[in-house]
Parts: sequence; structure tokens; C-alpha cells
Amino acid sequence: MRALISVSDKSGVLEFAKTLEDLGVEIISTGGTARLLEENKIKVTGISDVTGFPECLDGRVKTLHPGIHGGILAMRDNPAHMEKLQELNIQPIDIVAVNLYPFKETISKEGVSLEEAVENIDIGGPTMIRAAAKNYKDVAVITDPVDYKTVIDQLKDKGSVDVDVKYDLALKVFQHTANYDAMISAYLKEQAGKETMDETLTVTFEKVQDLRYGENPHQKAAFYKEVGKQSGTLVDAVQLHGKELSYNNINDTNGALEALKEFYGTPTVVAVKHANPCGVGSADSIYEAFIKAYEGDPVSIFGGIVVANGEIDKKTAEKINELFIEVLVAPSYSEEALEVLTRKKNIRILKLEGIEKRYQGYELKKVMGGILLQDTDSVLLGEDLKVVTKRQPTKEEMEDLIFAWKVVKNTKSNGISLAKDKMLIANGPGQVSRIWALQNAIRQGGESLIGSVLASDAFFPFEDSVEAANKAGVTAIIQPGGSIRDEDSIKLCDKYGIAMVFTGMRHFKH
Ligand SMILES: NC(=O)c1ncn([C@@H]2O[C@H](COP(=O)(O)O)[C@@H](O)[C@H]2O)c1NC=O
Repeated sequence: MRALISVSDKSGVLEFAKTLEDLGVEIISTGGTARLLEENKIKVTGISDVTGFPECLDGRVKTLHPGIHGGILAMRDNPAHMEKLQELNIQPIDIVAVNLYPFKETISKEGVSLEEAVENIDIGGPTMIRAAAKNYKDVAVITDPVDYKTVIDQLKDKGSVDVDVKYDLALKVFQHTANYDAMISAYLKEQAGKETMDETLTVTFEKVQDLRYGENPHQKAAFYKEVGKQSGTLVDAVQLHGKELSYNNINDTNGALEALKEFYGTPTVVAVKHANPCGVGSADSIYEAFIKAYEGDPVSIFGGIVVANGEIDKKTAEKINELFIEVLVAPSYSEEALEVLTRKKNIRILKLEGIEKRYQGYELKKVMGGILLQDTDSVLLGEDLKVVTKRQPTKEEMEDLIFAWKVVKNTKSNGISLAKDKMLIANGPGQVSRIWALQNAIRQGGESLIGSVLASDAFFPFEDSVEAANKAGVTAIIQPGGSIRDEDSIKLCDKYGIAMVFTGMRHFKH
């Protein structure tokens, strides 16, 4: 039996090779791997002795030779194949242990050059492991050091490797090479600043963890992350306390973080329930911001997600501890705050250092039979804001309008957000009719809506929303504009002395 070993990640390879040697397996190996084995007194046949050709072009050509690929690809139960091997003086290779140049690790390094990245694209390795995987009935292929033991155990027990084990190893190869190539293409595309919407879509994600279940207990689920992105997102967070995040926790926390990122530079707390903001507050301190986020809707925040863009201190922690919160995310926590918060078993506490970092990327959404791809909605306002009413908003109203606009942008459509003094007073998310979204928010906000401002994620199709807003005590409105009935809404605002601003951009979120 012969094994070819050519590995970049050399962990576990010495023990593996030593055991193969003890089992009487002949070992063929390439440059660096061969040197390491020889230094450790393991008998090795150099690749050049098999190919009759020197390793050349800085390692670009080592194993790319018929003497190697014939030995891997020949079907042992095909007499013509075996005769051909004899005729060409090629020996069969039964075990291929190869792991690839560390492309991912290379591109993850700070300031890596395109040349260095390109040199770390493995050519010979994928060729060998694909060949071995294609001929899985006759060849055991190992690409991951964790599988050395499986193969060794089988060889020790039975003298050969079961075909179903070889099949699973082969399957791993094609997943591995597909992932490897997708990483390379994504990197090269990014380097060239190319559009992501090509004729075919190949993306690769790496598993972070299996989840206990999906949106509901009868649905299976797992969490995957993008490769090589430092994004200031949940995948970069460090969990300091509490149970594992659930599927819904991840989805809701993601929604909360998206909303929080709008408030860059201003101490802000966002509370989310079912992926919609239920409390948002901006203030001079995180404590005050939390109080606003809580007081806006002291009911929905229970069992919700709370994210903050500044350190959680003891005072804030004590306030948070009065509630039941599922997940808390912040860039840092004071020692005393952590001491307070960790008294509760059920809260999941996460630290996310780059919490304010903008996420640059795209959104993928699976639909039956396909997938939708779009840029992230990373712009807040379109053209310059246009005041369309006789009355201009006051400075305070304008600040609140922008605040409410940031909230409604991150609220499911049809969405209406009502705010006052940089505090979300009431949110009306996800209704099939815009007026219902407003009516829900008004029911929730009640008296406290007097003197508030309103944001609508898309234009008012009729003036009924202005009518209802006025009755609730709203003094200013922000909306995209663009309805054929805009004039009706403007006239009604003028009648009631409401200031209205058009953004020229809508923010649907379905
Ligand atoms: N060019 C080749 O023929 C070739 N054959 C094997 N490799 C890779 O060379 C690495 C091992 O190199 P070394 O044994 O010299 O440390 C492995 O990651 C293997 O996938 C090659 N390198 C890159 O393509």
C-alpha cells in the first residue's frame, strides 16, 4: 500500500505518517512535508523520485504529473487501467493525505498583497484530492487532520478502509474545494471592486454552530458566517454569559444591530422584539438612552433584545436587571456591571467591539426555487430633504424627524415610527395597510404622542394618515413623498400647521 502525503497544515502528520510506516505503508511526499518526515526518521520517497521530474517554479509544479495522477485515478478492478499502469511503470497510490495552501489565513492577514494571495492559491493539492475523491472506491483521501484517526483505526482493524468511509471522505473533498474556490473568486472579485450580481452565484459560508432548532422547535437550523470579513456584526461578538443564542435570538439581535448602526456617534440603546424596534433612545449617556428605550414601551421590551453602542456601567446594569432581557450586546461592560448582570442566569451577554462599524455587503434571501440578492440598504436619505409645507420644522423637530426616520428604516413595512426628544414613543410595524400601522402606533402611544413627530417608510397613498396623525398630536412628518396624492397630504398638513419633509427615498423592509 502507498500513501502520498503533502500538507501545508502539518499538525498531526508526524504521528499519522509514523503509524502508516509501522503498518508497512510506503510514503511518498513533497518538499517541506518530506523534509519534516525525514527529520523525524520516517522513511519517505521524494515526489521527484516518483515523477522523475524536479519540483519546480517555486513549488508551482510538484505533484502535477501523470506518474502521480495515474497512480491515483486508475480503477483497480479495470484490467485495462491496471495493464496501462504496468506498461507506464506507474505504481498505484491508495491513500492521499493533502491539505491546501492556507488561502483563507493569507487573505485574513492585515495588508496582504494580491501577489501573496495569488501565490497561496493551491493548484496541485486540489487536483490530487479531486482525483482521489473521484476514485473513492480505491483511494482514501484525507483533507482534514481530524480524519487521520478514522483512517488509521480502519487500517489497524481491517487492513483497509471501508468504502462508505472513503465515500464520506470524498464528499468532504468536493465541499472543501468548492468552498476554497468560492473564497478565491470572492476575494478576486472584491479586489477588483466587481459587482456581485454575476450570471451565476457561488457563495461560501462557514458553520459557526448548529442551533438547537430553527424559528420553531420542529425546524432544523444552523448558523453560518461569511468568510474573511471583519464586519462588526454578531459573528464577531464574544459571548460572556448565558445560554447559546437561538435562531430567533440571532435574527432579532441582527435586526437590533442594524438599527443601532444608524446612530453612529450618539449614545443609543435599541430594544427589539421579533426583529422590530420596540424601544429606541439617544441621549448623552448610555444610562439615559436605556431609560428612554425602556420607557417608550415598558411592556414589549420584556423578553427582548437590547443593544447599546457604549459601555454598560453598574447603574445601567442594575436598571436592565429589573427586566427580563434575552440578549444584551454592548462594546464593553464595566467590571461592576458584569457582576450585576451575571447574577441572572438567563440573560445572554455579548461583547461586540466593532459594534458601530458599518456593514458593507449584500443581502441574500432564499425564496422557493431561487434566491434574491440585493445590496444592503446602507443609505439613509436620498436627495436633500425637502420641506413641502408652509411651516418649516423647528430644529428639535428636525432632529426628531431624522431619529424617527432611522427607526422606521429598520422597522418592517408598512412601518410608522413616532418619536419625541430622541425617544421612540410608539412603533407600528409590519401592517398590510399603512393606516393600520399608524392606528396601532397611536393606540400604543396615546397621550404621549402630543408633540411627537412621525416617520413613514414609504409615501402616504391618501391623506387619511395626516388626519389621524393630527388627531394624535403629531406636529411634524417625514416620508419619502412621490404619491400622486401628495398634494392632498400637503394641503391637510398646511391646514393643521404640521411641518412635512420629503426624503425622496423609501425604506421598505419586508
Ligand atoms: N504544485 C503542485 O504540484 C503541488 N502539489 C502539492 N501542492 C501543495 O503543496 C503543499 C505541501 O507542500 P510542502 O510539502 O512542500 O510543504 C500542500 O498544501 C499541497 O496541496 C502543490 N502546490 C501548489 O499548487
